[in-house]
Amino acid sequence: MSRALRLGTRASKLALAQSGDVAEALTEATGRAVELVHISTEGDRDRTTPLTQIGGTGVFVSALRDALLAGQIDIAVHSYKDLPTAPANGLTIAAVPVREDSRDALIARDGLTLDKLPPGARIGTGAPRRIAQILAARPDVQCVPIRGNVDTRLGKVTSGELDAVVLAVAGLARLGRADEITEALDPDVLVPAPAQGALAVECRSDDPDLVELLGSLEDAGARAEVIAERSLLAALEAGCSAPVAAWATYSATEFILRARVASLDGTKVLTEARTIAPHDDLHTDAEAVGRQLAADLLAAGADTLMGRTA
Ligand SMILES: NCc1[nH]cc(CCC(=O)O)c1CC(=O)O
Repeated sequence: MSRALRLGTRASKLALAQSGDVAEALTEATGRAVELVHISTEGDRDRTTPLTQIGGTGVFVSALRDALLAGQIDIAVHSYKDLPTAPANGLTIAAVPVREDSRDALIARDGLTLDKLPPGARIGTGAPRRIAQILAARPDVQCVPIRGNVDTRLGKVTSGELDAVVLAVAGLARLGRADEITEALDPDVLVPAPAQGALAVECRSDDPDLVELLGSLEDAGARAEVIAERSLLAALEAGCSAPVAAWATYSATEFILRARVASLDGTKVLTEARTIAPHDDLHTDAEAVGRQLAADLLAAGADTLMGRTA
């Protein structure tokens, strides 16, 4: 009998839910026992400072990666959209499991939708990508910065402090709270964040047996979508500081990548798309189409849309 694999996780409800899902799927696929090990991160300890001021989403990631490299844990499960685009030395993303819904969700009072919210409505979100696109669709509403876990955020709608909040459908679904969504936002209106809804299952690169074992959770289509979206993000990070949205869809006949760059106030919006025919070298093609679409956006003036993360 081999020992249990140690899967490191943040202690937040969402992290526990997705780590638990992966642990269960892994045991089902391989017969190996998996134990969850709680790791605390800077983003969990400091719950009041806006994320954009404490190093962005990377704060949730580095503690798990340090624990992997130190050999304290064998596996880490990340929300893929929280990973920096630069690869981590010594670590491998051994699997991208089947992707959850990648859309953003509106959770509004009285069952309201984005179109039906009254002028001046207060919508909780601090993400520049969401702010820019909400203001592009509804220049007459107000976006209010918000932090805290999903319960805290939803609670601000229930209490009447806010008219609505925006959260990823995926997170709510993983928490079993998708029934509180009043509108799953059309991805043409609110183009999702690169890799939203996808998980990254990571381990040390010098553990080839584990890399192979984790490969049993891989979904090739989800991997291709994430490669394309993040290749675009990486190419744009060099050229522009505006909010970036990207959404790829893989099917047997068509691979489409759409992307949007907008000014934070939503007055300037650039949207581009490319379609390719999927074939054997899908992951290489996905990489390339991401870079090409980034070049399209830059040629259309993406670098002049300056974002500010106030
Ligand atoms: N920004 C934080 C974050 N990172 C991952 C998710 C859940 C959605 C996902 O797994 O992509 C969330 C919450 C949200 O955006 O609503």
